[in-house]
Amino acid sequence: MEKVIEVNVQSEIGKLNGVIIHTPGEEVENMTPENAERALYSDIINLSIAREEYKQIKGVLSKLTKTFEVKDLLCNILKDEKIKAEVLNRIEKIEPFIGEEAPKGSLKEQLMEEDAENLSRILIEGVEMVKDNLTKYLSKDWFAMRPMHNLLFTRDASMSINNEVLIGRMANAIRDRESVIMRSIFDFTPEFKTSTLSLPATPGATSRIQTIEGGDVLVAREDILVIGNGARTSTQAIDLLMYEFIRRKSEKTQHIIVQQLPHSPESFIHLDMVFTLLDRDKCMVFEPLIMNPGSYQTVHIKIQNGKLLGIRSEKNLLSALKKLGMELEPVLCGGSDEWNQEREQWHSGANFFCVGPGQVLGYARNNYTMEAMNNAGFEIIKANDIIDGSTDISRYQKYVITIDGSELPRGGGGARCMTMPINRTNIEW
Ligand SMILES: NC(=O)NCCC[C@H](N)C(=O)O
Repeated sequence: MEKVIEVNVQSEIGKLNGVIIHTPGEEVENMTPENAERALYSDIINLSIAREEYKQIKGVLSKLTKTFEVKDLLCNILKDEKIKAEVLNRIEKIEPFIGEEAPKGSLKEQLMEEDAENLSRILIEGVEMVKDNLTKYLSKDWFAMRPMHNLLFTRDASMSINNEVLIGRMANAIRDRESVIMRSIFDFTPEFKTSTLSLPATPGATSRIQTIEGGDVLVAREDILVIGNGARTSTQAIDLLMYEFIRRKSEKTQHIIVQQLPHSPESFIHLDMVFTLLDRDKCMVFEPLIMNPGSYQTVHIKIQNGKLLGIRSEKNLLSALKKLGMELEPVLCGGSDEWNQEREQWHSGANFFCVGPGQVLGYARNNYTMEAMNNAGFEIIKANDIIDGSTDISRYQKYVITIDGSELPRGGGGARCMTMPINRTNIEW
């Protein structure tokens, strides 16, 4: 990397100037039917097909913006021996077993011997268990260090909010190493100008109470965060963020709009599975929940000058945003038929990622959603047509670039989940 890039994300829709991605590797196949659920996958996926599909995402993003692969970023920082030791110390805090005694030295000592290239691969793909003591011999586990099966969903373990990076506190231990690695990348990559923010852990609180993941955090505007509260992000973590804003005593008002989410089925894990922003005046919604939240509340929290100015319930997410001057026309995931809405939401139909205002990426398979997008004025363009040059994307203003998604959605996410933007041009509202 040559040029310094400043983390700056003040919206979900500003022109994208830099994004962190991860091309799926062996780690997505390193699972058995028995542990696929523990890996947070709804099925074992076929890597060679997933890779072909992912090529479309990477191919398109590489044409439109600067892309950074987690593995390269990690390898870069691990070249420094002191940083390597610090990263392994951080990992040991969450995976203490790497420091345990073993006949050929602890796993941590062995990892320390690896060069940066190998170590970055190993940390991602996992380390097979050597059966060198009785406990391991009798253990049913294949891996001493579990693979990071979900690393391709770079959205969740860290999140750019204005000029900072909030580090995810994951709801499932299987994803903890991802946040340690993302924090280390942002702390130690000299070319990334930012600071990382980790929510303070309340003494005595069990670690899985105060959790927050990037799929639940949307930067709607510089002063508005929209946060999902459900299976992955808890009210307690949102409170910690609120206290952080209070402590800062900023004169600028900070709004947090919280949308409660159902805890099941698993396709509702994050807010971005039911609500994403598409343009200055358009958003994608899973209608049954976003328009008619019923018992799932929408709550507006307002902070200014170090004070909580208000905390109150709103009719729904769109009316809360409208009151703050963001009037959004909803485009319906799955169209207007309830059956199609459910089917397409399940396959990440609402999960769009903006490369610019009115310019988004999403899965091709969700036909009714695509029809609704087209009716809302978005041109539907195949990723491969952009990659092979047969379509010149600069001729279009408003579009959806469609990615083939037969295997990738089985990992549990879509285009927004697989992208972690670090710089967007600010929007003139
Ligand atoms: N932002 C997202 O919705 N991310 C999808 C994460 C899927 C992953 N298998 C998980 O369950 O954490």
